[in-house]
Amino acid sequence: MVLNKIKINKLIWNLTSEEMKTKILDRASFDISEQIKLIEPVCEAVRNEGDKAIIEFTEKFDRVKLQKDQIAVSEEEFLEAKQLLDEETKKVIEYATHNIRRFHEAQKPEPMWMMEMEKGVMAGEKVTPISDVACYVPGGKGSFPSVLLMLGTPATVAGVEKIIVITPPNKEGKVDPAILYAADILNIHEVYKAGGAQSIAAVAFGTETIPKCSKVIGPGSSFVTAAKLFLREYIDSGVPAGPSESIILADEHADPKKAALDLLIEAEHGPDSAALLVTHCKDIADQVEEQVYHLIASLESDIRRQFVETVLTNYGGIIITDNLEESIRFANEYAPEHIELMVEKPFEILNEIKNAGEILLGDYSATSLFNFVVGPNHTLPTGQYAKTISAVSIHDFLKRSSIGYVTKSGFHTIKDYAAKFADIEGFETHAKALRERN
Ligand SMILES: NC(=O)c1ccc[n+]([C@@H]2O[C@H](COP(=O)([O-])OP(=O)(O)OC[C@H]3O[C@@H](n4cnc5c(N)ncnc54)[C@H](O)[C@@H]3O)[C@@H](O)[C@H]2O)c1
Ligand SMILES: N[C@H](CO)Cc1c[nH]c[nH+]1
Ligand SMILES: [Zn+2]
Repeated sequence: MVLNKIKINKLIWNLTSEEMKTKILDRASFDISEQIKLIEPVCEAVRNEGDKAIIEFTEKFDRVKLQKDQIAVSEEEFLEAKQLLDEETKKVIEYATHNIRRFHEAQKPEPMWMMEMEKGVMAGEKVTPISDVACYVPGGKGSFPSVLLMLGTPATVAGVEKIIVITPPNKEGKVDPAILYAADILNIHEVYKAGGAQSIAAVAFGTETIPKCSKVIGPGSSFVTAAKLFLREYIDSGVPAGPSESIILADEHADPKKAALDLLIEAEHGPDSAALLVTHCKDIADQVEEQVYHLIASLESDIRRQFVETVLTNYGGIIITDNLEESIRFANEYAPEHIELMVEKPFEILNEIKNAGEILLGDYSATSLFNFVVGPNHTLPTGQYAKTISAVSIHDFLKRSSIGYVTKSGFHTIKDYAAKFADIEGFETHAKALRERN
């Protein structure tokens, strides 16, 4: 085994320059104005030319020429996918779906509730699914059937009537059979071969083949993120889920090999990801660093090795703090997508972690388990959005309407309060509608 020549970032946080601190904290949530410039003409062309533009940009960016009647996945392609897939793959997809469904079913709210505010004055909420949603399944740097399970399952459990999938085709002009198998078991049969900005524009405006949708949800590259931002007036774009990122927060009890392994998980997604070991224990930092070099050298895939090396020398690496409290402060300021607590008593610090898409406790709760099969949703907010936004859930596919019912006697109990409020705000007719009603 030949050890690599790279030197991963290793920063004593209190001695780190402000410029470097900003780079680490901002990671790839950098200014995407360059990508906006690139995708603007793509979106405009899709708006004006529909399928013709989808075909043109799929050829340009995905290097495959589709005919118009190949944009939608056919029933034959679904059947072919089922035949191509081996039994073990099918079983794993089914196992994951089962757990993901159970988890999201547990999130189901009451369909309606009401309370009595005064005698004869009722107020409550009614929950209704969004009528139609497009799930974006990325496809540039890998295939993501798991993403479809994480989007399609909560959409199905929520009761969304029309669920479609958009995903870039592979070099053969096909959709990965595993994605089609996942779609099939979710009973989703509208899958379109379109990715990147062109697919977001397609569901924002509609084309001859791809239907216009009310919402698009799913993770993606900077082109996808830029298109969602650019088209925000036309389509709701859900949880901002960009390049994957994680923090492994360790104390002196962490196992360096496990910490190093888990540090590499999200680092292998792409060069714009971020993966950080955060520890106050210098000894652990040194041991994990050593392990990381060995693990990198042992990676079989050149492209994944390049991604990991780029990540750990760019937005990722090792952060050394003064103590556990500072590590926790750092994590909360960073607001990672995933955080693993590799400390002696993880449950004791759980409540101190305020900002994270997903919090995993102890040495065995590897992020990969939760990426695929445990049940919680892996499509999570990145780039500090975990400060205010949660993981994709069934709530992303539901909306609430307030409801109210007031009887005649209930009306007379509270009308004077409301009429006075209307006077305070100077709304004459608001007041009249109350005072002139008997
Ligand atoms: N946050 C999460 O929950 C989560 C989950 C899974 C994946 N991810 C992230 O999603 C991202 C997936 O990215 P990806 O690249 O694999 O797939 P992608 O499908 O998002 O992007 C690839 C598409 O971008 C378009 N494209 C490529 N080059 C282009 C160019 N020069 N100009 C315009 N468009 C271009 C192409 O159409 C291509 O199909 C990764 O960063 C991964 O880390 C995040
Ligand atoms: N790590 C991603 C979420 O951040 C999920 C994923 C899917 N496949 C591999 N990883
Ligand atoms: Zn992952």
